Amino acid sequence: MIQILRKLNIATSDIFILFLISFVSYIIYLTIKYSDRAVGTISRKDLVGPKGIPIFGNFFSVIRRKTYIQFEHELANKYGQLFTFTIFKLGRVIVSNDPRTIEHVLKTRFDDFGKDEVIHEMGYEMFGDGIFAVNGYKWKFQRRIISHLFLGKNFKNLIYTSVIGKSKIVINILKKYADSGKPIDLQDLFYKFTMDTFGDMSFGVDFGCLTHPEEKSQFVINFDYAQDVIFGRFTQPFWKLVEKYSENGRRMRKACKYIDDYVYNMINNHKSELEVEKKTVNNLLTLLINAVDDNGKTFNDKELRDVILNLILAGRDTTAQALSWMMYLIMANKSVEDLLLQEINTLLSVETSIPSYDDIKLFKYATATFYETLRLYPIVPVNGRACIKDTVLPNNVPIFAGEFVEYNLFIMGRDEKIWGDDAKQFNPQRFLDSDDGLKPNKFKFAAFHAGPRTCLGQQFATLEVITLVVMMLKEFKFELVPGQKSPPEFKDAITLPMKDPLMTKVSYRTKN
Ligand code: HEM
Repeated sequence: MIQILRKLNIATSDIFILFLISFVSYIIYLTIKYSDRAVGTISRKDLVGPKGIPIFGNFFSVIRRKTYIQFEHELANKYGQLFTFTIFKLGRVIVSNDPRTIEHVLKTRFDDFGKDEVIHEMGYEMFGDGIFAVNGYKWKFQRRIISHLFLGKNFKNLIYTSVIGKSKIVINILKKYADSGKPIDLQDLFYKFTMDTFGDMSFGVDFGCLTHPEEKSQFVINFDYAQDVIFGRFTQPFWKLVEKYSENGRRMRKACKYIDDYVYNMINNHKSELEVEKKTVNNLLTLLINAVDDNGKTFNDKELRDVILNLILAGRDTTAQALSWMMYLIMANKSVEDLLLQEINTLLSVETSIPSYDDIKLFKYATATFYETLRLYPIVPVNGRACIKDTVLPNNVPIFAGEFVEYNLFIMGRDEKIWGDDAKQFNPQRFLDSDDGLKPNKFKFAAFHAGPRTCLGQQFATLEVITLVVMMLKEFKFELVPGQKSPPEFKDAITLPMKDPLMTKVSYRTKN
């Protein structure tokens, strides 16, 4: 282009001016065309929502937020169940906090929606093409194999054994705190518990989070760091450029390299052990290495790495946070604690403090308490899908390819239209009294997702939570240390961590 202009005898300064004029004209054109919304989005005068600024839409309101949940809560108070806004580079978000939308998007028109490519790219170095990020064949293959891991014999042998082993360590730690009278941060304890349980059942590795808390595992440090950086990318449209030169970017590359080396090493060691020692199946990695799909395909090393990291992402923080909110709610609701104790004392004898595998499903009130916790504190509070093919939602709202349909379970859990007049109250009994009981309608109670991509770890998480909470309550009393915010504040993140430690005083229920 420049050479053509030169041939036409146009001077460099003129070329520069020409470019500048074209650039400015283009920006003016974009400013007029996208006067109230993010560039690239289509106008939706049929929907309500906050007016955006030219080109950037509502990007600056999103980055100025305290938390994303609060940002959407304010919009829901103003506009109701359905509203829209646009974000520079991410596009148009249509929020529809309606169980019918969830059913439409996650089940009825499953093929018309998918995981967002922009989000896939943001998490790629860490989570690659793992189950959380991909659609189509890649997703189906992983889902088929991973679902076998959580079934029948595997489930009982692998998961129950690890959960009991690590729960016993937690009980011993709590004894020390009960003896010393020092308060403990339960949230921190639960992160350590779920990480160690996962390491044990998945790779036969002891991350030592519970046993050596003073030497934090480098794997855990790097994993947490990378997760934080990826979350930051949602509000940094130029993250690729920024990270290329920033200290954060350098640290991120180091963290990803550490994680890659660690996981590939583990895979290689495991494979050689399997060959040399002809080891039998003893953990999730063995199952993954040996897994074959219907066409005889197995996972290659890169796929194994991606699956492992996605499973850690899926299984660690989610369950630790659910445990934290559940224990907070039990401490704040004495009547619920009493009913839990009644159930524990009915199902476990005085001498038994560990529920057997078969006992766990008998803990109906405890399971209802877990679900009620997730209704008010859904661990994946905001979720949605990118529309691939134009469709119309059940509330007659058209959705166009490229738009992102979102739902906010935190807001929905408090919505009286969905949960009745007592929506804001913590009342586990609601699950037992309703016709669906402990199999609630998945589109109304979508904490574990719904449709073909429903959470594969629901039984695992339920087992982990019920086992530990039952063991803890059987032996100890828990009390919130005064002076903390109640309810606790949550951090702005993809999941729902508490912002501050959950400081708790532990004492023996019965003195020996
Ligand atoms: C309280 C605990 C948990 C909650 C609230 C939860 C919630 C969810 C949600 C909302 C999704 C859908 C994410 C999306 O694709 O948009 C999901 C997917 C998934 N979860 Fe869980 N989860 C929990 C624990 C676990 C555990 C312990 C595991 C096992 C390691 C697990 C494994 C998975 C997997 C593999 C998927 C992907 C399913 C697919 O895309 O087909 N989850 N979970």
